[in-house]
Amino acid sequence: MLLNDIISGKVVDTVYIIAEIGQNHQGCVETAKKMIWEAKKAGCHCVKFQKSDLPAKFTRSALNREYITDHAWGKTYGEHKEYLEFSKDQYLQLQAYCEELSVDFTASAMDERSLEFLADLNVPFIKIGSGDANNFPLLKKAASWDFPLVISTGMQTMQTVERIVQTMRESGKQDYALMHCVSSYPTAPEDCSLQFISVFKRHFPNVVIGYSGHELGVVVSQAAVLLGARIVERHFTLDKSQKGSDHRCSLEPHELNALTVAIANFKLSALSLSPKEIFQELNGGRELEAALQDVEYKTILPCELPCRSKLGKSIVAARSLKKGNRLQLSDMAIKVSEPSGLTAEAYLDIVGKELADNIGEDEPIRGSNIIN
Ligand SMILES: CC(=O)N[C@H](C=O)[C@@H](O)[C@H](O)[C@H](O)COP(=O)(O)O
Ligand SMILES: C=C(OP(=O)(O)O)C(=O)O
Repeated sequence: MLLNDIISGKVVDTVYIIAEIGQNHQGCVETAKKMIWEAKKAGCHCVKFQKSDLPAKFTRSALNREYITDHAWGKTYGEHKEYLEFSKDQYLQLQAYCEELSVDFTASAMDERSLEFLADLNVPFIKIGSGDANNFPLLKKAASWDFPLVISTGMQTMQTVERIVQTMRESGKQDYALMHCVSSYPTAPEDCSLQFISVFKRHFPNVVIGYSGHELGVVVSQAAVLLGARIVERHFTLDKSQKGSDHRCSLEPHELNALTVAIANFKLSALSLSPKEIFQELNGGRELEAALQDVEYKTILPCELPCRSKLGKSIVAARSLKKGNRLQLSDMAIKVSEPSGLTAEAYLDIVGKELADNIGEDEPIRGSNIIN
């Protein structure tokens, strides 16, 4: 498979292109099939979905919260997500269809149960989305298996990205890639911070770097490739004006085709171009200038805060916990919580700490609940 050859460094002059169908299928398998066909026709190597086991990914209160937006498919966030989730039988149908068309088929694993689900389907690789890039128990479990991993890094600091790399190293995992990503929909050119691709390449010379983009149009993704991205993922839609949070920043078939053709025409090597050379190669413009501007230390950007507060993971109680208990790993789960609790990556840091309060099952564990 091309992705394996790219991740292993055997192929350096080709880009693996993922059409992120995500939840743009509107909950309809026939639409998903049409999208798969269009993505293949547009020149993509892979179509990707998003797999969640709702009670494993979200707390009850996160699922029960009202979801009031034109993009909602249900009254609560749980009903909305349920509407967009495919069953195992539907996944098998889509997988078989991809096999017929010779296009890779996979999904992001948005919780441990979904990771098991995808492993069972024997997908060619597993994507860990930005919402789980600081979910170290999930990353460790994913790294313990043979599937290649593609890990996004939106809503994370450089310190967290370093910890991801360290986790992979400690797990002996070599077949993985890191995706530069900014989790804002759509991402404004000045927030695209493309030079983090070069920063990642310098800091992690043994890791293949990709780009998961949420900006409008295709030129910024082309620049990402010239900077050295060898995996490109873009949301895909049949029609940007449809209902759903992601359609607007997705590419329609003609745009996706324009992107795959442009990338195929680049003469790529292991070497990347400088921002100045890329600006010239792609005929400049304000958008490129903004996307290619210098970057500093990677932090969580202000534009990512809405996504982080909606889909970032917190530490929650895996069962009902009593005041005075000392926290053990088995007391904790990592979920999207409403309200939020301590950030997922503090998971190991609070083992052994004493609880100042009783905490009900599925409720967030906050800093104030812990005696230091
Ligand atoms: C961080 C993350 O998971 N982001 C995903 C990938 O980019 C998105 O597709 C979200 O699932 C989507 O934007 C959620 O929209 P809503 O909340 O309307 O279902
Ligand atoms: C959230 C996802 O991707 P990203 O973080 O790359 O946008 C995903 O693939 O489900």
